[in-house]
Amino acid sequence: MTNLNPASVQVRNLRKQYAVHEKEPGLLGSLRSFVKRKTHYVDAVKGVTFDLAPGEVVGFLGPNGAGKTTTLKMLSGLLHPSGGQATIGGFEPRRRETAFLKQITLVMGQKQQLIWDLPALDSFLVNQAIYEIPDEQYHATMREFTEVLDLGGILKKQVRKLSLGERMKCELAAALLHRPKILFLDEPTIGLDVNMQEAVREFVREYNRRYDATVILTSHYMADVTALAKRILVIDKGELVFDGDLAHLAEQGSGGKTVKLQLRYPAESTRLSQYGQVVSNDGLSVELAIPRSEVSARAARLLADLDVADLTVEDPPIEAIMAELFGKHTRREEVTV
Ligand SMILES: Nc1ncnc2c1ncn2[C@@H]1O[C@H](COP(=O)(O)OP(=O)(O)OP(=O)(O)O)[C@@H](O)[C@H]1O
Repeated sequence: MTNLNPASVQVRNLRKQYAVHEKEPGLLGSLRSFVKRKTHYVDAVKGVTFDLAPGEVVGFLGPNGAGKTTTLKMLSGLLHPSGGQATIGGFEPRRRETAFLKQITLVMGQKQQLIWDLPALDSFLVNQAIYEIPDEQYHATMREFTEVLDLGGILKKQVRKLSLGERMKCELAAALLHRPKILFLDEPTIGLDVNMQEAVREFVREYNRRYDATVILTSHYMADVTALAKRILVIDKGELVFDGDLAHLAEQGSGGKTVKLQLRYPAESTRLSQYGQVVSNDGLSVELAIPRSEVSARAARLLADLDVADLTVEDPPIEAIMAELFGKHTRREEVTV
């Protein structure tokens, strides 16, 4: 069934296979490839299915080459799927209809859309014309973005003279000027310093809140994901291997929990090892890895046996859980013909 809510996303068994033409290096290699062309196929996305509700913010995670960018390009209509279907607010992305383009945006941290030799303001005006944004809405949105992103001093500077962080803020403003209802954000904070990453996160959070926009975010910075998304999709070798709450993702790891102790008196690691695997012991600060099912019993023993000033129980870092999750799956299939 087609969902006509402009911010809804339905993805059914979406697939993408790339054909890669091989060429030996050098002139001889080029000549050979004219006579006998070797092609192999890469199954980049192998049947991905999910639904997003309007206003949902989802972290789309996976290791390098997992198929994240390919999926986002198919959802925004830049790539035609090899199979399956995506429906975005009732539209089929591959048709790239104007009404569809007006309700989505794709931001790629590695690519730029601003005109390099002109001030960002000029690119904004170009976008105003392309997206047919009424003057009143344009000025209201510009006022809002200038304030939230602190663009005041940089809008009239040539883009080539902006810092990476300043440019990224302008990229985001340009990409959202038409107030899209669905945001595909591919590594929007890549290469930015910690303060700038936080500024981008805050902007996305505020935009989502204000316009009830649906957001799919890929990032190698887990802080982006944990700050913005409650729900996580994990893709590995083209397949969706997890779809659920961030909290449940933590339970996927078999490694258990991290127990952090603040002791009043130092304890030897050999003594501490009876309670769990000693991850670190800097004298008074200790970190232990304890199997999930044993945590309460061992924490009680630790409190009874040692002079503990503070004890906290945490899930292991999300990076560790993902590394474990990715290790479980087989390698990408490549077919050579
Ligand atoms: N144009 C292309 N032609 C052939 N193969 C491609 C093409 N684009 C991507 N691939 C391959 O498809 C697979 C998925 O790539 P994709 O860029 O979607 O992954 P990703 O999850 O976004 O990775 P990363 O985190 O490194 O950006 C990879 O094996 C990649 O080498």
